[in-house]
Amino acid sequence: KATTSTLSKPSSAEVCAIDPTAIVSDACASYSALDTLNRAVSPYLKSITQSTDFFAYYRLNLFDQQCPVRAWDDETGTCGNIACKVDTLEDEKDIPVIWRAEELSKLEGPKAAHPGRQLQKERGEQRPLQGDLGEDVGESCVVEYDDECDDRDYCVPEDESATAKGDYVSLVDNPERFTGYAGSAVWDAIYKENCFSKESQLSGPTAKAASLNPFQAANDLRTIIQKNAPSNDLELDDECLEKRVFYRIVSGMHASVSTHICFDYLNKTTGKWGPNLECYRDRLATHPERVSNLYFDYAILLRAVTKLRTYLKNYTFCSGDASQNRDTKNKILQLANTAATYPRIFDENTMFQDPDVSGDLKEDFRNRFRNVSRLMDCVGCDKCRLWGKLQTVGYGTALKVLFEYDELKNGENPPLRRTELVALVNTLDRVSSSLTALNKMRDMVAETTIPSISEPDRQEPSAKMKDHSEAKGAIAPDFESDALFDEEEEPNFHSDQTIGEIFRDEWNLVWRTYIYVLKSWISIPPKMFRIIVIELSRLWSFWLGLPIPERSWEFQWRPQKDEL
Ligand SMILES: Cc1cc2nc3c(=O)[nH]c(=O)nc-3n(C[C@H](O)[C@H](O)[C@H](O)COP(=O)(O)OP(=O)(O)OC[C@H]3O[C@@H](n4cnc5c(N)ncnc54)[C@H](O)[C@@H]3O)c2cc1C
Repeated sequence: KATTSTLSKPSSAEVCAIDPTAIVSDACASYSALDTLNRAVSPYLKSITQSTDFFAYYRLNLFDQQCPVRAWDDETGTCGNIACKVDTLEDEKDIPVIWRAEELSKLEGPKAAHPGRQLQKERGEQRPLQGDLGEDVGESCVVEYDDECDDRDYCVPEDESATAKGDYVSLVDNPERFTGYAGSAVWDAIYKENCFSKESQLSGPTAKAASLNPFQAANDLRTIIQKNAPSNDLELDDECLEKRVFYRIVSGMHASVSTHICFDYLNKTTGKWGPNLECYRDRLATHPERVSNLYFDYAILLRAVTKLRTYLKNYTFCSGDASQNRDTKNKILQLANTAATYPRIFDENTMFQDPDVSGDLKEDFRNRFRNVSRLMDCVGCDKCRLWGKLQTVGYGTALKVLFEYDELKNGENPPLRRTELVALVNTLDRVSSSLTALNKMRDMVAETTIPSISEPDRQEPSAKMKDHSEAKGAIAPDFESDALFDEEEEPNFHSDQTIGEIFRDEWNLVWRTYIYVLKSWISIPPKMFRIIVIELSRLWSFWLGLPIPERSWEFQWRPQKDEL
């Protein structure tokens, strides 16, 4: 059972019916329940994000924003850190141009600049972008009119000057996948934001706001956690308590990015895109807590979409295109209704409950999220920055909906901007497809578990997957591989054999049996070690509530008597 925090500890058994063996900590659903839900929800998500103009395009300021980290910014005025540049591989010259990191990280497909209010009026509601995204795009579904940020937002308010409104880009043409970009320094900076008790690294007014009273916020959260936590359940970290929730969201997002990289990876030798199981093993399979955080994010995002059901019923998606408006609305309502079939996968009502502290705490959360949004401008790869910025807004929107929205009210809730809604649904789609990809890679690894331990060719599962028994055989005490009696060599007492020949055959048999037994004894320690490792890893999965990999070794009593 993976229980680390009781921030969202269910208030009653009805709210969160917990399966003790497989519950996602801090959420109210088991891993398998979320997987089942995901199988039902993902076709709607795919259809919405791939085939409606409203959700397939996103507006953002991708190129004109500055990286705000002082240390990276001071020298050049732009992000000077190596991690903000597109990674150039050492052997980059040796690979075809199209596979190079800088090529892979570029945006693809048509772009359209945001027209100012005046221009929008002149061009009319039907064609505010004048066909820049392609003639068949419903532009009234894509253009965003209201882009102000208010106090309750977790987003970064856009620069209000007319030129800084950003571009519309196609999310379908720019899938999130391997680009060769090395972003570890940016991730590190993001995780540092998680430490609420340390001074913010950012410059400017946001940093000031974020660090106004950091210790107060830490104390506030500590109070809430301690109130809810059973005595031994939670290890309290005095320095940095807020990371309990903040960290899980960021780590889940990071895990989702890694999943897409590993699942849609470019093999530079063959030029083919496909799953990279080595990458999956190194970044995800060996870090169950990251996978758990991914499921946690899924629960948060799906709960936020479910909570918007009433709001979406009255939402206008495409003001100039009635049929697309209807179609988009139908699809999103089907999604929200399907998601709502599970009683409640995350209970936000157990968080920020104390009226004395919840204000400060929420403010701190918002500021942290705004800082993370700004750090996304340090990402030196266009596609990564696009998805990084979108997903930050997506999580920010989910938090806004979870903590600022009243499900039962409608008109009184703060309005959502188009970018927020698009970001929320696309972020949910990212995490949803991460869960699907994870399950697929897990299955592939299960088929190749044994070769993955003993052989370096983990990335080429297909041959091994064809013959499961072959994979198993590699760890089963492999009596076959030391085949004692080959067909030709089997003792064969022909009537015309001399006594000497029979004696020699018998002697050979005894000698080979002796060698065989000796070899078997020598191979026992490494075999036992591998079996213990596999069993411990299965136990670890069981303990965390993750799906338990199939046992990949077995006992075989060989050679059989009749084989002797
Ligand atoms: C916002 C953003 C978006 C990106 N998008 C893409 C993309 O679309 N395509 C692409 O190819 N590359 C992308 N990158 C780069 C990519 O995420 C990695 O940085 C890169 O592939 C190098 O990976 P790595 O294995 O060195 O470790 P990184 O993924 O860079 O991780 C750095 C360190 O963080 C820790 N860590 C890793 N995962 C987690 C986790 N889930 N939770 C907690 N800690 C963790 C580990 O200690 C690790 O060493 C993006 C980077 C950023 C910052």
